[in-house]
Amino acid sequence: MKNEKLNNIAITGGGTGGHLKIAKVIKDELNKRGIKPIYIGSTSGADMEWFENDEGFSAKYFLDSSGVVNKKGLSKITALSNILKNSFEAKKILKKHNIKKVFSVGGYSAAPASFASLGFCKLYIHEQNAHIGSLNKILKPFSKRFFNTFFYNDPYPIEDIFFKTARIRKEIKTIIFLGGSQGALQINNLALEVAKELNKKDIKIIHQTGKKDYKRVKEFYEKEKIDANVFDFDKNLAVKIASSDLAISRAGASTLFELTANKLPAIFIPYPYAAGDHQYYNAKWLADKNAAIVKRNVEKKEFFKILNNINIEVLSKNLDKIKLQNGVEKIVDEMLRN
Ligand SMILES: CC(=O)N[C@H]1[C@@H](OP(=O)(O)OP(=O)(O)OC[C@H]2O[C@@H](n3ccc(=O)[nH]c3=O)[C@H](O)[C@@H]2O)O[C@H](CO)[C@@H](O)[C@@H]1O
Repeated sequence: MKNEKLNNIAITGGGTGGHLKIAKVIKDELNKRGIKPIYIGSTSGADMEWFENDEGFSAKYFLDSSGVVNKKGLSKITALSNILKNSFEAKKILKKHNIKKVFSVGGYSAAPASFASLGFCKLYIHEQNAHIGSLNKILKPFSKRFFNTFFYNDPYPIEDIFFKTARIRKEIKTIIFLGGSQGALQINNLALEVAKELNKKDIKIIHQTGKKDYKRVKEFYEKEKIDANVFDFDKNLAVKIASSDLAISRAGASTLFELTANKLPAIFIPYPYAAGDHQYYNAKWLADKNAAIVKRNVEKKEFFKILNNINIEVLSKNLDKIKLQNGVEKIVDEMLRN
């Protein structure tokens, strides 16, 4: 790496795949430019799983931060004092590495380093969703730049592979079921309800189950002798997305923009308990452009009704009209410039 010494950027935040994916693509882009940022995340959630062994960061710190939003009374006070303690810790880390810029991808694991950046260095925030999270709401006025695609038409950081393998879909030969980084019981159940009939129609099934439900789903397909490509989580999901013609998916922002970049039409079934119902509003943004279908709940009968009437070519072409290219480069350019 050319500028190994240029380590004065910290990326912070995580918890779930949606946040971590942003941290990953921003880090990859910085690495391409010879910059090795540091990472400050949490011991909870999936931060360690994603980054503990990632050599693209010059140093990695996992603090014992936890969420505050759904807590009440004493546990809220404990959580707040924990943020305070971790913010002091994060401040020491920022000082040690002479950090000039903190890039936050949100989530509770971003809180300590984001607070520590205030009055110390510049803070950049990427809010993924069509509803501003509580931490981001507090920090937005203090940030140098607040990126959001839904409200400000900012670029969304998406890996190149989704663009490179994009194609207009015309015929449904393969359906992919996607539950977001953790899997979704509702989507798993729908897949199992419709699998036999899809099989009869010669439609191939790709199914991401999430860790918790993998065994049950896998056993179902085996018992029913349905040849489905079942997995809990796959780091090379892009290949599977590219080979599909329709997605049945949760509406987490990273998944939604990856499908858009790939021009893969989707029926979105948003996670109903997401803060501010943001998954619904994420999906509605596409549905309003006639580029996706969004449903609160879908049962077998309605599923096949949609399948019989859906025009995936129109949806795919409308996805093609949404210009998302070079989002990562644009965000990193802006962060490095200002
Ligand atoms: C339940 C919940 O609160 N979910 C939130 C979480 O979703 P979640 O963590 O599910 O995030 P997204 O759907 O945005 O992204 C999931 C990411 O994981 C990747 N992936 C997924 C499965 C797999 O097998 N392999 C793989 O690599 C996808 O390509 C994608 O990049 O963060 C998102 C971004 O803030 C929010 O919009 C979601 O509302």
